[in-house]
Amino acid sequence: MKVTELAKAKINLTLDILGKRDDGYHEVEMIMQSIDLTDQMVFTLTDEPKITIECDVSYVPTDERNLAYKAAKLLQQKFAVDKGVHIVLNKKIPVSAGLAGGSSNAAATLRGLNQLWQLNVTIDELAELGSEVGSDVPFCVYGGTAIARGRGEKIERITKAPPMTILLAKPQISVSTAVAYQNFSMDKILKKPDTKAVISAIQNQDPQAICHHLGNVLETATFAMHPEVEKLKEQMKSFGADGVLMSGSGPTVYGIVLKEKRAMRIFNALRGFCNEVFLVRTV
Ligand SMILES: C[C@](O)(CO)[C@H](O)COP(=O)(O)OP(=O)(O)OC[C@H]1O[C@@H](n2ccc(N)nc2=O)[C@H](O)[C@@H]1O
Ligand SMILES: Nc1ncnc2c1ncn2[C@@H]1O[C@H](COP(=O)(O)OP(=O)(O)OP(=O)(O)O)[C@@H](O)[C@H]1O
Repeated sequence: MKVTELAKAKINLTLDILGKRDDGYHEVEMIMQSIDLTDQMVFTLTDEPKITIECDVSYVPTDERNLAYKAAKLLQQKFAVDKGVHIVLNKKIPVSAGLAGGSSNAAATLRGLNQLWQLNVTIDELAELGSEVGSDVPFCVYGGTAIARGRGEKIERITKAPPMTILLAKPQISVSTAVAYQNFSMDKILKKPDTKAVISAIQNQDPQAICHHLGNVLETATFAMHPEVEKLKEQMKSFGADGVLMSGSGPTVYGIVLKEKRAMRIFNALRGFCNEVFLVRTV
């Protein structure tokens, strides 16, 4: 028996940090949005209770360090499952990019194994379990448009954002999420995102207003470590993207482009100096 799931990447329309918590994490408020950049995952049932992963990208770990493995192990233990799974992971989402690639693989594993192992767990329960794997996993279980609070695991689903064309550019560097949060400092915030204004813009299905109010307080921390990310943001703006922001802890920078025709031109301009460029849409 086989089950196939698509794991969608996310971008942060806003990322605000409200304070540091006693558990070492940061209290956040973020508007998250799924995009149609997806990894494909095929889950095959095995009689042996082993979890095995094969992946077409050599530098993604296929052992217990893989977030999909962690999610599978968690379900197997929690529900005393005596079967196993072989997971084939076809990666399209760039790794360590700020696009929640690993988290969305973990979320797709929870959804896929719920079917494969016939667990009948609700989507809310899957999201709650996902928070044990990582802060971005609960959002990825649901997908769509949502506000994430707490350390990112408390999800409030909201009206879907209007369809938007988005360019993603990932420089050839990786950013550790933990290091970006460590380097964040409240008094270095340049511009707080206006979360409420973005929520209203989503409710009003107004892409222009969404572009106007985007904001991510982790930009300062990542830009200080990697000035090329800030430069990329400036370039994307100068090429004519309507709203430009770093996603998550970076280094991917995205640009919302309101006129479809202009998107292709900016895509080609970015390809001139950045080899990981994607043209995607909100889902
Ligand atoms: C940057 C974002 O991707 C934005 O969506 C998320 O906040 C990060 O989510 P994630 O990658 O699932 O993060 P986790 O795997 O839970 O945490 C990685 C590390 O980031 C830091 N971390 C993460 C989330 C949070 N609210 N505060 C933190 O300080 C912690 O040092 C943690 O050890
Ligand atoms: N299934 C997976 N896919 C990609 N990377 C994974 C996976 N499982 C574990 N990893 C490891 O996780 C680390 C972060 O990769 P990932 O692509 O999830 O980062 P990210 O997009 O920045 O995540 P986030 O936006 O949630 O912070 C990498 O070091 C990678 O080796």
